[in-house]
Amino acid sequence: MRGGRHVAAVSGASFDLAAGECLALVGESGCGKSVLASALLGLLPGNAQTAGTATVAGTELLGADEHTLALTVRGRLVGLVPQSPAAHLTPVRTVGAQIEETLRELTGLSRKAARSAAVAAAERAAFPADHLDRYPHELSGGLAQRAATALALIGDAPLLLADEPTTGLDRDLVNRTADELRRHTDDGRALLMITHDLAAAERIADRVAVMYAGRIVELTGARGFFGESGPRHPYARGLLNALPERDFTAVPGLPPELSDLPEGCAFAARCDRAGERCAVRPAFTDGVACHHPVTPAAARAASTKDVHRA
Ligand SMILES: Nc1ncnc2c1ncn2[C@@H]1O[C@H](COP(=O)(O)OP(=O)(O)OP(=O)(O)O)[C@@H](O)[C@H]1O
Ligand code: NI
Repeated sequence: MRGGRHVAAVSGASFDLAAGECLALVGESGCGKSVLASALLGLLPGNAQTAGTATVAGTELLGADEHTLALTVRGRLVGLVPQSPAAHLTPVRTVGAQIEETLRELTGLSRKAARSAAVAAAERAAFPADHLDRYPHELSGGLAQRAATALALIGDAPLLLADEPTTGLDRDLVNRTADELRRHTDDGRALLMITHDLAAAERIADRVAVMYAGRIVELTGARGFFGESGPRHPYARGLLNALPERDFTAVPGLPPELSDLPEGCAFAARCDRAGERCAVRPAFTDGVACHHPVTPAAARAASTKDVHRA
């Protein structure tokens, strides 16, 4: 940034995704989820610096040249449902034309075959066939979302990144879209779903990664995360408790500035379990980055207490 300032948008993210698996990436606005997705597709701004490694099916993505990214990565190895679909669709071409072009490019269909295949491709994302001749600005937010999802599903990429794929959709469409994305993992493809919608994550995810201030602070099985014992990181527990159907109490305070991160645990200032040790940044071990994670037994006890209180 100007003045030599650095924004540590993503500073510690290590995970793997198995064939056929769905991982949900959750965390507060601004914690680095979309930057992580952009990094995997080589879509970061020119002044961004990346380090580390990220491979999909043997291809290194970080630092791959533009030629590789364009011809083998984007849409083919890694698909993307972008966070702001209206901004990613080409404004001067109809949705149908964009779907047909994508079909021709990624599946090699002829122009004529692509025309009829476009209806089926749209249908996969519940995009109405009679809207295919519309331009992006003629679509509602939810329709643009569905158009972007239809485009992202076409390549059947081994890894699909879906960045907030259910924003602006009503609950039944959320479920339908989430289920269609989940079907992408049939035949051994993987899905990384970035979402604020924990109900959608619970519906389709096998594992959940929780991000805070640019770091993954917990990575755990979805059943445990949403189940009786719940997550172990205090922030992850706070995220869940903020849900209306749970405590409906937000985590107090705000996340730190990513250009001015504290040396120790970035969550300490907001954490009711914080102590002296938290002045040192906790390493990510055993699925959690915290000096005093909630133990499963204590978590279960707390959850029965909550039931009694309710
Ligand atoms: N081009 C950029 N230049 C400077 N800072 C950026 C840039 N893009 C993102 N950031 C910063 O990186 C951080 C992470 O942004 P990111 O978009 O990944 O958040 P997010 O977790 O996806 O949030 P949301 O849930 O709101 O989409 C933010 O603090 C943001 O301000
Ligand atoms: Ni985002």
